[in-house]
Amino acid sequence: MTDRNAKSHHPGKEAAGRAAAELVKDGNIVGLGTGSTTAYAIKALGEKVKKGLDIRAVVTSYQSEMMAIQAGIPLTSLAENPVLDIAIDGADEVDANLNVVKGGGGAHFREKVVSLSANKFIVVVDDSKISDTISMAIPLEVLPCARELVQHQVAQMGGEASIRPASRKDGPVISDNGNFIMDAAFGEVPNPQEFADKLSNVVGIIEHGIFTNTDKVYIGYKDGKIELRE
Ligand SMILES: O=C(CO)[C@H](O)[C@H](O)COP(=O)(O)O
Repeated sequence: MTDRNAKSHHPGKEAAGRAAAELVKDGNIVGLGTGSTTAYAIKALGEKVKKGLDIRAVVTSYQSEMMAIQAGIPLTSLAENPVLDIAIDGADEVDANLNVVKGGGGAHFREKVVSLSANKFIVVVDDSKISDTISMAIPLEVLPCARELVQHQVAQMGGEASIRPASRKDGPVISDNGNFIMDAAFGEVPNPQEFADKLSNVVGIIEHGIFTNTDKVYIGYKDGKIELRE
């Protein structure tokens, strides 16, 4: 898992974020994901808006809302614009078939809503996120009163779900939607689509972090080079 408090400049993340921003065209409605890599895309889009690019954005979290406002990107909502031209977002793990795991920042519920509302879903990562097979613990947004039931059902699936502890407060991480974030360790997940369907059937999970709808992935390397997978 990334050090989410790291503030230092990351050339790979910047290269990936900026490459994705280049895909955005005049007039587009854009979904803005959450996290440190997407932040570079938001910054790049803000620079383009200042030079005359006409876009509006739908955010996925308080973090991306604050960043978009600071960058001068006009905001809209899915209520006003239910179909987005493009969504750009980071990820915590990317497998060989472009299935991704998201939710390291606990924003995967709204991120999934936004990505599925977009005609194109573009993922931006640095090379540390690449693996052959998904194996990290899967982030879950869970209704607080269902936490024990979710733990029980995850155990029946062969996994172990734990409440994500907050780092600067006592108790659990609470999502922007007021729910608990849990992480469920299952080991390797060789068939992400099948597994995603099973997790969607667990009562009490509002949304899990497996995304199987990625169109392109920009991978940024420390030397600033990028690789495109699609
Ligand atoms: O899914 C996410 C938030 O819920 C993030 O996009 C993911 O955690 C990647 O973050 P970063 O770009 O900071 O590594």
